[in-house]
Amino acid sequence: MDKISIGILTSSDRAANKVYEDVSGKEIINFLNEVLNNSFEPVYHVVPDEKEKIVATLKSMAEQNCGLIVTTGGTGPAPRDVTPEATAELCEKMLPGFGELMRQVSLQYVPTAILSRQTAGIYKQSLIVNLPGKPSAIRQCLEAVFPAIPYCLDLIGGPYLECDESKIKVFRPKS
Ligand SMILES: Nc1ncnc2c1ncn2[C@@H]1O[C@H](COP(=O)(O)OP(=O)(O)OP(=O)(O)O)[C@@H](O)[C@H]1O
Ligand SMILES: Nc1nc2c(c(=O)[nH]1)N[C@H]1C(S)=C(S)[C@@H](COP(=O)(O)O)O[C@H]1N2
Repeated sequence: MDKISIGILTSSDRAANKVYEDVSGKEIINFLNEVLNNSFEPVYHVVPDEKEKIVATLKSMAEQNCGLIVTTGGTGPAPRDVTPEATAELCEKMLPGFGELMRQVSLQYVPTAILSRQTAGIYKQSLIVNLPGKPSAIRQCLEAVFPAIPYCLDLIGGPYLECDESKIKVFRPKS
């Protein structure tokens, strides 16, 4: 199986300024390592909460053939939270179902889940999925939406993802 590239983008002023270590971005990589059967190359960046920087980094990840790009942080209501805006600015199509499901699942853990404006969208042949910044949110959100991600990538001409069946039950309606 060919090695694929996956983008991991942390949008956080404090992680970018090294006020704290970026645990959430690393947690995304750990999750992907656990569930994917494909071997993959993480294209990993930490940027401050600035829309232009986020858009430019997402675009560059897509140009490096990252069929899947997962972001963390900057989805809330605070003035500098702009990751969903950056995602929407770049994407040609939005997939609001991702945000709807992740918020629904997250509500089982925290009532403040409704404060996240996390979404997902398609830019060329890349699927971009936003997660909240909290390290504990990463697994909770990715476990919920991951079963639908491989088929989404099939539909946009992205890489063929295969998962460890004991961890993620991938659903491909046409197979
Ligand atoms: N990338 C991260 N790595 C580790 N901890 C994080 C990260 N992002 C958020 N956190 C934790 O979650 C808490 C809430 O995150 P908050 O919503 O304030 O972050 P943010 O808006 O995504 O990032 P920032 O405020 O630094 O720009 C933080 O106080 C921190 O403890
Ligand atoms: N699963 C999960 N979702 C969550 C949270 C969480 O702790 N776990 N935190 C919420 C809170 S408190 C906020 S403010 C929003 C936005 O977080 P962000 O700005 O770090 O992306 O995500 C929400 N969604």
